[in-house]
Amino acid sequence: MPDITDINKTYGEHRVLEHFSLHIEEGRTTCIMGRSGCGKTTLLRILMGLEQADEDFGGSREMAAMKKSAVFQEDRLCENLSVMANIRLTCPDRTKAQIQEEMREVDLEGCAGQPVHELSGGMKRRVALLRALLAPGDILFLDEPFKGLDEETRQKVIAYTARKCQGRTVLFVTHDEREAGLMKAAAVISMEALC
Ligand SMILES: Nc1ncnc2c1ncn2[C@@H]1O[C@H](COP(=O)(O)OP(=O)(O)OP(=O)(O)O)[C@@H](O)[C@H]1O
Repeated sequence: MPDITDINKTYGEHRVLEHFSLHIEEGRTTCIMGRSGCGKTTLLRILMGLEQADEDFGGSREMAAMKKSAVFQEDRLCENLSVMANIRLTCPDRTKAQIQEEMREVDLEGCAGQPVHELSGGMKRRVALLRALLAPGDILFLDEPFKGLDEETRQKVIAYTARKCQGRTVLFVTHDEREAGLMKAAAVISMEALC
């Protein structure tokens, strides 16, 4: 895993990241915490290649070459496709039976054929999470993945996610310190707001 060094990012006059560096633990979960607006999502978007930093940064080429999967703060599902079709988009090599098995783990059994637009917000969240967790990849980005789940479901889904993340390289953004513990994060990085 490359060390990420010296990321700068400004939006107009607003400086969000200044000489930001990050060590990502290979095969482990690295948790990123910080106040709302301090730049966590911006950092993830830059590392995913969805946003450009102000200039080239250390590790950018290696990062660009990696296969990535992600859960964004928004679900970003194909609303008219079924749950199964959405998940299979990222893991076509898995059988439907295998995917059904994973769906059961997060209480989504019975809705494989349902179009996503018919699901509740919490169900959509779990579909987005499964889609990312089942996708093969070198690095997994999780941006507040458990947002909007009721407490009982959240506990179950966090435990499942922690199991699926074992041995994988994961960057995980949360506002909740307990989630970092439950996800067995190897490191917790506190981002400071620049203004
Ligand atoms: N496309 C954009 N154009 C202008 N400003 C932006 C843009 N994207 C983000 N920002 C600003 O950059 C700052 C960091 O935003 P970012 O979404 O990275 O914060 P965050 O730490 O992820 O916040 P939260 O915890 O609320 O999700 C904010 O002040 C935000 O308004």
